[in-house]
Amino acid sequence: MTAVDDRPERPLRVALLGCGTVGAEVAKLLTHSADDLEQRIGRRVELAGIAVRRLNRERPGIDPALLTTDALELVQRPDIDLVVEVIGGIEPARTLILTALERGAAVVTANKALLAEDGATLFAAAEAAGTDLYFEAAVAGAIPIIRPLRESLVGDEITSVMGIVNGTTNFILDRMHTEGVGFSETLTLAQELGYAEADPTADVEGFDAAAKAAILASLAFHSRVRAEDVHREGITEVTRADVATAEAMDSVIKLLAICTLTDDPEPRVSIRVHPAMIPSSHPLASVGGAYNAVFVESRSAGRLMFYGPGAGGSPTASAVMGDLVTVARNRVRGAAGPGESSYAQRQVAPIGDVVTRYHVSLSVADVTGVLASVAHAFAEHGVSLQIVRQEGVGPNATGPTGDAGSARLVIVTHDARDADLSATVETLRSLPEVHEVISVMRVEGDRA
Ligand SMILES: NC(=O)c1ccc[n+]([C@@H]2O[C@H](COP(=O)([O-])OP(=O)(O)OC[C@H]3O[C@@H](n4cnc5c(N)ncnc54)[C@H](O)[C@@H]3O)[C@@H](O)[C@H]2O)c1
Ligand SMILES: N[C@@H](CCO)C(=O)O
Ligand code: NA
Repeated sequence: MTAVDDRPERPLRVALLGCGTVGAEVAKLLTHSADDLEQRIGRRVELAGIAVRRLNRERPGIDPALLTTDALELVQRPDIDLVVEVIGGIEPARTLILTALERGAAVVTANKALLAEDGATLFAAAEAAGTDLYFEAAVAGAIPIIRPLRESLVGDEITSVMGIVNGTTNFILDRMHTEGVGFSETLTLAQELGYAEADPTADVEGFDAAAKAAILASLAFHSRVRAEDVHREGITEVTRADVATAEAMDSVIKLLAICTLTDDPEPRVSIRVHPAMIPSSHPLASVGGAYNAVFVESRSAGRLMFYGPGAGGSPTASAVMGDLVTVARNRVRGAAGPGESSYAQRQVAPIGDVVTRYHVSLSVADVTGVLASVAHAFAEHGVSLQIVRQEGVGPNATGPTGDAGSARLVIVTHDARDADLSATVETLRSLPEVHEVISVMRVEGDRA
């Protein structure tokens, strides 16, 4: 065990857990910027150890003497003041962070999956030890969004937070629109560029965005929201045909995270992640590549927009370093930053209560009266129609029933409850004239 050096001016010692895409950048910045960091913090910060899974990997610019495969032993070292966790996942990250917090070290993490699953335990441990838990990198990469919600806007009343919070899926959808390329080759490229999670299912199935949405909603609404509270749909079922349909409507498809308060006397948190069509003229439509953008709406400030690189080693390391400097400054002053604020304890509303517009695309029999049957199905559930368009009558396109040519009907609804739209879709599926419900997609953003 290392002897404790408790001279008042000794450097603050940092343990880095994980040396992958983000960790390697953090190690580089800590080493290269040591002199500037010392000026900004008022104390030298020293990288004292790096926990890795394998010792024998090539790590240019990193002193091999710092490496260890025993992360637990590293966080237990009494000379470690600050811990940066960039391993990801639930375990061993949770145990390592808790161990560090319990012995009073400050922790900086980029781990949204863990925060959205068990943030309450981590915040309680930080609070009990009177130390810091910072996590700017966990949501929207380099974009400052945690600190604005946690500090700058904490005197205001936030009513909604919505935006693009996953770089990988935005990169994929953007390339599907602009270059017409397929899903899997673009995902491979996103992995090579360091945007994707270790298991990219987390990105493409919307788990990553759901975890971020839970963190944003918790901060915005002073309530404990977990990933499992988020209605989640990913982008794996978005097809080239959906992209083409969106373009025909002068729209694009984006994976959105939407956190709002309901209008009830006791407002509830409504929180969802799903692909949606938004008009090309909407500011979110021009968010390209792995960029993210988050809109925050609050009573006094009005509308704010946060935009920037949402993924990748270097941008994410920028957010980690910002937190590291902050917790180091706090430590020098003998202070700690804000903890969890969940006093409002708002309930989470079910997805069925969400009100928005829908784009529904159907393959129907090309026969007289089909339009009336379809319109009746919508009316029966109280869903009113804004646009109905018939596309591509195919005399040779025989539907699954085999008895008629198919036509494609494209419908856009007015505002409707999600539960009513789902019931409508069930009815549509049962109609003999409807060969197939090709796609159902929410339409967002035309009120921005
Ligand atoms: N890459 C990004 O763009 C990005 C952006 C924001 C947040 N994050 C988050 O940052 C964290 C790290 O992401 P990443 O992209 O650097 O992942 P990564 O897979 O590139 O790096 C993680 C590293 O941790 C190592 N590791 C795993 N288990 C370990 C253990 N027990 N002890 C020591 N090392 C261990 C792995 O070998 C790997 O090198 C994740 O929580 C991720 O969600 C990533
Ligand atoms: N995999 C994540 C990393 C940033 O959190 C993304 O693509 O947005
Ligand atoms: Na951020």
